[in-house]
Amino acid sequence: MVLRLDSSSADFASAFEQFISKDRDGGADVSAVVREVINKIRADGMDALAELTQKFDGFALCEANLKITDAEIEIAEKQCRAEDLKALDFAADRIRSYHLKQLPKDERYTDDMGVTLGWRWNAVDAAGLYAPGGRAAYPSSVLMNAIPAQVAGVGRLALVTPAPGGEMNPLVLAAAKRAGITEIYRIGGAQAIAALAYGAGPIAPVDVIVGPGNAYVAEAKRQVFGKVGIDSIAGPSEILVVADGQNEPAWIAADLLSQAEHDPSSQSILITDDAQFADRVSNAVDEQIAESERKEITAAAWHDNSAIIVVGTLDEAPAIVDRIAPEHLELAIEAPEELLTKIRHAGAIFMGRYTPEAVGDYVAGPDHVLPTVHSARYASGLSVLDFMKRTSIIGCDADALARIGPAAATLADAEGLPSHANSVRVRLK
Ligand SMILES: NC(=O)c1ccc[n+]([C@@H]2O[C@H](COP(=O)([O-])OP(=O)(O)OC[C@H]3O[C@@H](n4cnc5c(N)ncnc54)[C@H](O)[C@@H]3O)[C@@H](O)[C@H]2O)c1
Ligand SMILES: N[C@H](CO)Cc1c[nH]c[nH+]1
Ligand SMILES: [Zn+2]
Repeated sequence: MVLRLDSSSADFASAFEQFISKDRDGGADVSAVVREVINKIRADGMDALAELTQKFDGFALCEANLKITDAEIEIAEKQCRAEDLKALDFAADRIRSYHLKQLPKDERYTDDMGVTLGWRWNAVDAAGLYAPGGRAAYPSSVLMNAIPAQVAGVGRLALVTPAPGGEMNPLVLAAAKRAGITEIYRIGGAQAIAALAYGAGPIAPVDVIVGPGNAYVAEAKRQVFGKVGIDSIAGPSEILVVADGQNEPAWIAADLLSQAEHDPSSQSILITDDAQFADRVSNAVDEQIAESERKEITAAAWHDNSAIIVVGTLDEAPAIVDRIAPEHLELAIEAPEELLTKIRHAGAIFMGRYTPEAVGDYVAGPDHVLPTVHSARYASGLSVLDFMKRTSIIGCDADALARIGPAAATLADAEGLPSHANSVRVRLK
């Protein structure tokens, strides 16, 4: 049975808080496991990478097979179906067009004191890209990671993706080739994140690490932050669907399961104002789980981490949505624009009955690497800006310094920092 909450019940507020603050990792001490993995990589580099890859991905890794060769990429591309490659190209074009619009502009102006001011945007030198590969392979995530990096102008792109049993998914390699990535390593999990952050064997450290992954990958990014930049905590997938009773229950059930099927730690939530519709969706979900090829994963995510919330009217939805700040939000209602204006926190919002979240995963254009576990309250989806940083530019001539310098010297005196004051005053006439 999935958890059912009714906003009219007396204990709704506490039951809701308990639900949203529940740990979705099934009791595993993810943080401690990840800390140990990172320490191992820092201490033993390539040897630790080989040991952990044997343990978690089940094959013998060594320096000779760590990096994918050009020949492997050529062979992989030939193994892909033509229709898959065509869909990949279609997706890549749309993702590129969208991200090109995000490129920021430099600024330079002279203010009324004669000081030249502005800023300049630069790409980072090297980015590490994580494409998940444990329970499924994600060619789409290769595109979603690499295209904004390319648009930003990053010089070096290093892709890591796990290869269970040593086998690389051919479409992942085809996607990497299309995205212009030449450095690809068959490693995954926290050990891959640590190798990108600190270096290991032939892998040189990068400046930023981006990309989605399971709880171990997300926690590893959190722990290496500071040594490198990261995009956001993009962990196990989530969906929240706000739906009225006019929807087809089987459609909404499929939407809920589209994210549940990623990971047992995934989360799907339905908010509806129609209790009978909630029953119909619940039954449809059970039927679809029974037929799913990923039954174990979807059943665990649905029964352990998900919920149906029945509200009196959909006017109650925005406050609930904002508290959850879901990775994905579907507004499956007749007039979604109106509800949209009342909602502030979500990674991506899908408007109306004909915009299933899955189009955003592949071909809509916006990035599918999105913040999870309430972090959409302060973070955004991956964008070109995650690969760039802004440098301020300040220029004075003698006259401009004469106008703004005295106040700087005064403040330096007030802070008890005489060399600061002196470096200004020696230049004043
Ligand atoms: N938020 C987003 O933007 C977004 C986008 C796409 C995918 N995802 C998520 O990415 C994830 C993909 O997960 P996945 O597992 O298929 O692949 P993954 O590549 O994220 O994780 C596989 C790796 O996890 C490590 N691992 C597994 N069990 C472990 C354990 N007990 N201890 C230590 N390490 C362990 C292993 O090193 C393995 O290589 C899903 O949770 C999916 O929902 C999120
Ligand atoms: N829904 C995932 C983000 O949470 C992205 C994805 C890739 N492939 C399928 N789905
Ligand atoms: Zn998905």
